[in-house]
Amino acid sequence: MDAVIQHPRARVPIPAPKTISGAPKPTREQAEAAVRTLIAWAGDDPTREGLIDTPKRVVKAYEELFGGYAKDAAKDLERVFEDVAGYDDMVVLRDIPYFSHCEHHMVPFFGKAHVAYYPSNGVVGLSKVARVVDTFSKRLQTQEALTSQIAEAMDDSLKPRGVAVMVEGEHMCMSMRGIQKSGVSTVTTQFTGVFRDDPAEQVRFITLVRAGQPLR
Ligand SMILES: Nc1nc2c(ncn2[C@@H]2O[C@H](COP(=O)(O)OP(=O)(O)OP(=O)(O)O)[C@@H](O)[C@H]2O)c(=O)[nH]1
Ligand SMILES: [Zn+2]
Repeated sequence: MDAVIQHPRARVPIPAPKTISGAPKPTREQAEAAVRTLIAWAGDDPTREGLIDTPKRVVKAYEELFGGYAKDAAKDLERVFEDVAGYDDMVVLRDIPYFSHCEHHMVPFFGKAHVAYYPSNGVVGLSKVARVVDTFSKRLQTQEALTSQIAEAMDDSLKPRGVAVMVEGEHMCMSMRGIQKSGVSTVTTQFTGVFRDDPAEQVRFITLVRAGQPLR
């Protein structure tokens, strides 16, 4: 039987939080203890004054940085505006900033996402596309998975004629450590529908994404 937390004012028991695998989520105290262990592993003293509140802060920061696990992209895309005066051409949101963490080293990678779709049953609120980018980027990720998850969520919810996603990112695991090459930009793309079928649509998308930007 699943563990439940009975909030004193709740009418129904609140199910205990779970991780993505279905395993029980560690308690806040366990998470803070893990941070103390990592501080000691780094070589410092987790009991010294400057670090005493750090585990609390880190755990709180994790709630924000990894807030995407508590979100559902399908919910972000639920509301569709059908009355768009016959608009059926490409909608492009370019330069959506994102911050994510690589699943290999748990250090940041960040950059811009560009998302386009061809509406078929109406359009979605523009901010919702940026919310979808946030939902998936605030998880442990690879840039490839981030790119395809954004495309899949748009495709599943909106059933558009096609989706194009381009993600550009710099990975701190390559800049700060390891190979130590900073300024490397990784570009990933995922196309569905008309974008996948017609290379001219891919060119149009890339042209619109690059419009107004200096050639590099
Ligand atoms: N494909 C892909 N690779 C990534 C991403 N983020 C980090 N990596 C890479 O994941 C790889 C992990 O390689 P490993 O050999 O297992 O780990 P490592 O010894 O820390 O590797 P180095 O970074 O080369 O020191 C590295 O090459 C990283 O550059 C990503 O989003 N996509
Ligand atoms: Zn990494």
